[in-house]
Amino acid sequence: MGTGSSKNADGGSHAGEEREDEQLYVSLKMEKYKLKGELIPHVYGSVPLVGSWDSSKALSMERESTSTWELSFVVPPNHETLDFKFLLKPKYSSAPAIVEEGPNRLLTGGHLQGDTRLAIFRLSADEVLEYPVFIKADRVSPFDLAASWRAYQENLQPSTVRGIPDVSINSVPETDIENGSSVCLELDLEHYVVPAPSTSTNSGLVYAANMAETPRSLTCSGVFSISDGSVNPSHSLKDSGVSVDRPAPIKEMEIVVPDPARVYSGSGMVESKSVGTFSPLQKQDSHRGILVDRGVGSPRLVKSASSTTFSLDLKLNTETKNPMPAAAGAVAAGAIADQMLGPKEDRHLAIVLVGLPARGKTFTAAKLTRYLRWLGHDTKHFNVGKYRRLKHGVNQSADFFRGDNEEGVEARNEVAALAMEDMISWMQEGGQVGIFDATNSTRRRRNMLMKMAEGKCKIIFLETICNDERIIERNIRLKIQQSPDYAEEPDYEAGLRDFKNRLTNYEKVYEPVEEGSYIKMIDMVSGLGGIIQVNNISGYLPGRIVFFLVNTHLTPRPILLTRHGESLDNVRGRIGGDTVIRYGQAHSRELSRVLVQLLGSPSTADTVACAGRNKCWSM
Ligand SMILES: Nc1ncnc2c1ncn2[C@@H]1O[C@H](COP(=O)(O)OP(=O)(O)O)[C@@H](O)[C@H]1O
Ligand SMILES: O=P(O)(O)OC[C@H]1O[C@@](CO)(OP(=O)(O)O)[C@@H](O)[C@@H]1O
Repeated sequence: MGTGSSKNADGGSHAGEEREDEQLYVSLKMEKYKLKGELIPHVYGSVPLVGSWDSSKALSMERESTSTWELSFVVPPNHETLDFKFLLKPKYSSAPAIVEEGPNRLLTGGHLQGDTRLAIFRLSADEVLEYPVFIKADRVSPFDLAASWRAYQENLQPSTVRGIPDVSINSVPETDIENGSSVCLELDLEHYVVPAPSTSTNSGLVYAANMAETPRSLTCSGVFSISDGSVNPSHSLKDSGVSVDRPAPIKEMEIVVPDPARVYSGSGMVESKSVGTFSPLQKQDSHRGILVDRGVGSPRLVKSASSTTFSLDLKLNTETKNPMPAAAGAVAAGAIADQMLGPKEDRHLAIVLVGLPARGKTFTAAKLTRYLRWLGHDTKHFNVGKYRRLKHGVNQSADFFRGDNEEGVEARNEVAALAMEDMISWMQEGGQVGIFDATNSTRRRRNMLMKMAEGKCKIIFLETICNDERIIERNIRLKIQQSPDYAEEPDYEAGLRDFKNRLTNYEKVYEPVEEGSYIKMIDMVSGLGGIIQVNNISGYLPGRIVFFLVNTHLTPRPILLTRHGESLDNVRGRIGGDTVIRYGQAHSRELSRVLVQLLGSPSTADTVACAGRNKCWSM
């Protein structure tokens, strides 16, 4: 070990480039020094920083390990000359210091002159002490210096970085940390532009119905005979007009998705205590509370202690201790559904959509199909519109959909029966969940489907209801753009008129679902709440489907991912690790504030800021 200087200090910095803002970081070490009485190694020298050759102002070295002492300081790289020497100085007494033998050590413009690797101290005529010394000089940026300064602060150790008043630039003052404001963060974030969401989750080009099953039975449509405005497929649906109500519902529960602005903390509510696990309350028969956490901002489901009403609390839980990612949340939801809704059923399941046109049926069907497939269930989406288009062409006018147009009704029932037939055949070949996508807007149609399903699969009706005129208008316009029904209509306004007439025709005969097992999604699309009603639903898969629908987002919205606030490891220039994020608290609060400012409301974006062992949920 001896005197040396780093490559950078030798002028080789950054391939010869010298940046004006760089500083020279000088690090001095003395090795093998065991305390000699009260003598402590010091350094003094020619510039005020190191005492201007006044030994009383010499800088003390710090003990780095048992026998290694260390001192570092910063000088401008173009500093003309820095002469310095090591000295041993009594800690308490005013006894004279012992200065090292030999010429001054010289640092000129960042270059170390000479090659003296030993510091020699003559205590008396016959007592001489020799210690290896190591001298290193590096060019560093102000940023690195600031980081180094903070690292020392975080370690709660006295700083050995001397004479660099500017290193505290960028550091967050204590008071700011506590108050949760950070100037630097604010500057960074407030220039961030949130990408505008596309107007459609279907992205405008791909119409989800086109991705539905390709009709396989259209070639054998002759097996169907149509009479009396009802359909008599080969299964003979003589009673298709007769109500085939299932046994009286076992119980009815309502899942209310409130406006997040409204906080549900009313009396009688039983809140689950843990996240992603069963609440202790679930063990009590009459007080089963459930809670699913899919990550930041996920709804919490709580059950009233006294009634059969489930309330979905969309308020954000910032005190979440064990947040769970979405996939884990889905699995937990399934497990919860298992517990809540009984044993797994080994049955084929038909989810039959119900709703007026432009209510999000196809959208929901496609989304649910994807979800169930992702869970590993063999699922297919059957869109009756696709069958109708194949059999009767794409140019059917609104008249075709009139409730008093017998031919039209028959034709529509026929293709609906074809699709149902295909779905059942597929189930008999092993398919698990069929999603049957049509308006199915009359009780008579639904009876026909229930008859066809008897003994073959269980039917759950999934009705989408929307009362928001603005959303309906937006959906209608999307339909005109996306549906193949209007692809050949050059006049957009004419298409719009026709679709509105079609809608009116459906409205005249529409009968909301009141029979069988059903799930109703009411006004779920606005992103500001809504209601889910669930009737006579039991079993593993239906439970999962309910949870999916409760948690699903129907409106386009940005998802912003952010890195965590500054951790101690970050300050040291390390990636990874699991250190505290002292500045992360301020970061998360500031992030939350700025995002609310940028996005308008916390409900329009979920933000996760997490770091190491301290997780910060920002919104
Ligand atoms: N629950 C819902 N209520 C209202 N609109 C919805 C819902 N879910 C999705 N939407 C929106 O409705 C638009 C049209 O949906 P689509 O599925 O084609 O309607 P439908 O099949 O009922 O005719 C979709 O692009 C979607 O943005
Ligand atoms: O036979 P119904 O139940 O009316 O449902 C199918 C019909 O619904 C419509 C209503 O417009 O659905 P889609 O929007 O999926 O195309 C028609 O295309 C389709 O023929």
